[in-house]
Amino acid sequence: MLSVDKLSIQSDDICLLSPLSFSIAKGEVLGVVGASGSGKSLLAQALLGQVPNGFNLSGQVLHSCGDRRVLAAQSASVLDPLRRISSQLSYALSRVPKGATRKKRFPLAADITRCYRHQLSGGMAKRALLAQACWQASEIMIADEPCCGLDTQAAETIYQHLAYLARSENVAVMVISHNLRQLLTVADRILVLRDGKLVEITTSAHIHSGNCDSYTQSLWAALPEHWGRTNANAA
Ligand SMILES: Nc1ncnc2c1ncn2[C@@H]1O[C@H](COP(=O)(O)OP(=O)(O)OP(=O)(O)O)[C@@H](O)[C@H]1O
Repeated sequence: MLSVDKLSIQSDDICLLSPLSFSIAKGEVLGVVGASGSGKSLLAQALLGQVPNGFNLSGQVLHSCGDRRVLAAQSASVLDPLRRISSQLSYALSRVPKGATRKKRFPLAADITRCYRHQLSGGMAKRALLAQACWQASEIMIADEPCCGLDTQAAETIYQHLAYLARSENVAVMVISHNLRQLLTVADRILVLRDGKLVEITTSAHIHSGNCDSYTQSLWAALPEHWGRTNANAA
């Protein structure tokens, strides 16, 4: 569905993303993990053809779905401050053939839809952005930190939505997150970035068995639920 060949991004003489190649199949969820500033959002922008002006992009992003690539944005700043969420989402929905079914499948609470952007909490904005993207996604969906700032239950629902899009609707899904544990609940494979470089593309089984790059292991060990164990081991 989507194939990336030796994609790299430079700004002036700084290499922000070193050449990397991978693909995402229909029905697959690819997780992307890496520390802050490792290039995850730039990668998403490149896949959507939205790299900021002034950046040099080389390599190829191949896909066959025109503008049917959808981004669940990281920031609520993409929402129109002058229109209620319901009005913005109705417009998004009107452009989707299976709109009514999608809306039922990925419902959004009325306490969110009746708000303007400035009235939303961070978590409410995230849910609005994700719902909009789920309603629209037909072939490729990219979710940039969809669960950042959400409580565990809301995050779980969002990951269930993403899994449904892939498994039942055959959408190719890429999910970016800092949280490796959450990614492992849904991703078929995990792409690990470090300082703009591809570390590896691995799987949940390899990470759980420790059969992965030492950097990936360090991301796993850094999860809050492992903090106690690390300290206990050190003691
Ligand atoms: N518009 C921009 N202009 C200049 N540099 C940028 C721009 N956007 C990103 N960068 C740089 O590119 C690098 C990667 O940024 P990117 O936003 O992709 O990181 P990230 O992994 O998504 O981080 P985070 O997890 O904090 O969102 C960083 O060094 C960042 O400073």
